[in-house]
Amino acid sequence: MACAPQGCWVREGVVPLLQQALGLLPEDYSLLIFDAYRPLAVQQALYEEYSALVRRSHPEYTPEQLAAAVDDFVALPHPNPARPAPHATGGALDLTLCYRGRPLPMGTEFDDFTNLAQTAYFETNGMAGEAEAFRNTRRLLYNMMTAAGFVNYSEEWWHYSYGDRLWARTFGKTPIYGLCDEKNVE
Ligand SMILES: C[C@@H](N)C(=O)N[C@H](C)C(=O)O
Ligand SMILES: [Zn+2]
Repeated sequence: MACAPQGCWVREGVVPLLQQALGLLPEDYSLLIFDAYRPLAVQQALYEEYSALVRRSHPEYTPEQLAAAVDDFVALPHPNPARPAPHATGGALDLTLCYRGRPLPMGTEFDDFTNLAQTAYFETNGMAGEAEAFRNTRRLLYNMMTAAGFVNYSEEWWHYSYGDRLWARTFGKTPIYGLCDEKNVE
């Protein structure tokens, strides 16, 4: 995407937590980060792109139904700076687990916007063969990320955050991070 920053950027406070999470991984495992800080223009472009897709497959949706369906998988680039989209805070990350440098199968691709992407999907759907492996790999990612202090967005196995509104709601705290000032991204 043209307006996306090069590389993955996070808040300084997220780095030690990521290091802690890495330290919890068994030997030969590592993390692959797909996406982190997103400027509002990038969040807006993603939101519009996914809205158009949902509108094409569900032309019958009312504006409210459309917004609810889109919001499950792509956060609204909220105009109110007190309600920033998670990635616009610099506290959210989309990531997966690798074994010997190769991404492990997780049961869906990154950004597969279906119910199979729910973190707990394979806890109750299919307990044999591949499904069990997906469940275990998602559990490993979940356990090491939450042990390090991140929270997971339950609709997406790959999305974790620290210091944003979901994190604050989960722990009954005030958010640490608001909207990132794009001038400070370096
Ligand atoms: C677009 C997807 N990777 C993602 O990050 N979704 C969450 C809900 C978001 O946009 O914050
Ligand atoms: Zn995300």
